[in-house]
Formats: sequence, structure tokens, C-alpha cells
Amino acid sequence: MLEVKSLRKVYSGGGREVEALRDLTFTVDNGDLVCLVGPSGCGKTTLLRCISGLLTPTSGDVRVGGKPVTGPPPGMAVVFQEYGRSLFPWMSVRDNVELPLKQKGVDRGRRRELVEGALDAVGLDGTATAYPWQLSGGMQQRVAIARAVAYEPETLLMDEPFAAVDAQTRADLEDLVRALWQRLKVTVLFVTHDIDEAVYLGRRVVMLSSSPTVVQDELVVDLPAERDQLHTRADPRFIELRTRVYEQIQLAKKAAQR
Ligand SMILES: Nc1ncnc2c1ncn2[C@@H]1O[C@H](COP(=O)(O)OP(=O)(O)OP(=O)(O)O)[C@@H](O)[C@H]1O
Repeated sequence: MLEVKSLRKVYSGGGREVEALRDLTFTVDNGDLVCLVGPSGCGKTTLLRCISGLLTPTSGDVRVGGKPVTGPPPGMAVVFQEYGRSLFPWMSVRDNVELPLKQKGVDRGRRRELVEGALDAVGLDGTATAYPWQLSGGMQQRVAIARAVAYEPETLLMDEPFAAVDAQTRADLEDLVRALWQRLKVTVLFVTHDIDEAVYLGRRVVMLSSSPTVVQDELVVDLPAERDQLHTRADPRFIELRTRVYEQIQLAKKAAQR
């Protein structure tokens, strides 16, 4: 389980203090898919950096499997928004996906199996020898997802991973994430500012307020597990849920303007 408890982060420097996160508490059960949604600048990236051990919180704590996070937790993989910056352009697709496995000490035969399995799972078999710059943006993001999947993570953090791709590719990648989640039984925390995406993907949605951030509300997405872009998004229950999330985000923005 992933537990975030009374998390607070204040940035200080240059004689200035910014309270990015005020008091965040929520949990993500093993095998769950939780979407975090909040207005721009509400501290989503700060939160993910605290969860992945890249940033030390001012107070409060993050636990993964009961253990406090003090550095990058083993068994956690992160997919960032900017695939262009997260892939090494001088390495082939295969080498990019394989790199964390080498660092993990996985033997050569198993590495090959994992890389092929992951590229196949994201629909990229046959591209192993290509370089990232020879691929479209959507394909590059698939490589980043394959790299995370090959690592066999228990927890997958995704930081607005589809913000930079076109709408059609985005829809395909959303379906890919749901399919991988169902198949791999991995715990997913998916950060997005897109309300429809949060409701479409999530089994739960946690809504954040504007910065200094607290949890504004959360809901269980009681839509059928089998989702598809056409029917799920037209389902009256989907519309009800997205309206509720939208209202909460508007409230959060208004509260911040007061
Ligand atoms: N290194 C830093 N030093 C000072 N302030 C920072 C730093 N990083 C972030 N902040 C501030 O913390 C707040 C939250 O920023 P953060 O990037 O976590 O938000 P976000 O929700 O990811 O934003 P966006 O949706 O626009 O990507 C903002 O007010 C930002 O200016």
C-alpha cells in the first residue's frame, strides 16, 4: 500500500517561502488505480517527487509497503510527461528499456525477455533497434511506458504522461494503461489535470485543492471495469462523475482566488 500522511512541503530559498503542499493524506491500496487531479500549479509534481523519494517533505511522511520513503523506493517506476527528455537519444529503443534492468542487476537472458515482453505489451514489437528520434511522440511515450513495465514495478507513478501527445494517441495510450494495469496487477498513481481522463482511467479519483494543497474530495469511479472511449464517455454515470469532479475543481479555484 502507498500511504501519504499529513504531507507538507514548503520551498524556501532566496528569502522567499512557498508552501506548495499544506496537508495531504490519502492511501492507494495494492493493485488500485488512483488518479490525482487538481488545478495547474497545485503541487502535483511536488507530491510525486516526494512519493518517489526525489524530494524531502518538510513534514509528514510517505510509506510504501509500510516502509518510510527516504530515497527512490525499490519496486517503483515513474513515467514523466516529457518523454523527449526521459529517453536517451543516442540509445536504441532496446537499450533505453534495458538500462534500468542493468542497474537492477538482472541477468542478460532475463533482460532480453523482459524488454521484448514490454515492447510487445505496448504494441512496439519490431522497433527495438530504432532510435527514439525516429519515432513519433506517441511511440516515444510507449517506449517510456515499456521501460517502466519491463522493470516489473509494484508501483507505477505517472506524471501527466499524455499531456504532450495528440488527442487520438492520448486515447490509445489511456486504453493501454488500463489494459496494462489489469494485466500486471500493478498499483498505479496517475496524475493529470484532465478531469475526463481521471474519471475514464481511475478506479478512484482524488481531487486536490489549489496550492497550498489539501485533498479537496475523493470518489470511487463506479463505472464497469471494461471501458471504451466511445461508450464509457457517453455513459450518464460518467457524465455525473465528471461533473462532480469539475465542480470540486472549480470550488478549489474559487477558494484560491479569495
Ligand atoms: N523548486 C521550487 N522552488 C520554489 N517553488 C517551487 C519549486 N517547485 C515548485 N514550486 C512552487 O510550488 C507550487 C507547486 O508546484 P508544482 O510544480 O508541484 O505544481 P503542479 O501542480 O505540478 O503544476 P502544473 O500543473 O502547472 O504542472 C507552485 O506554486 C510552484 O511555483
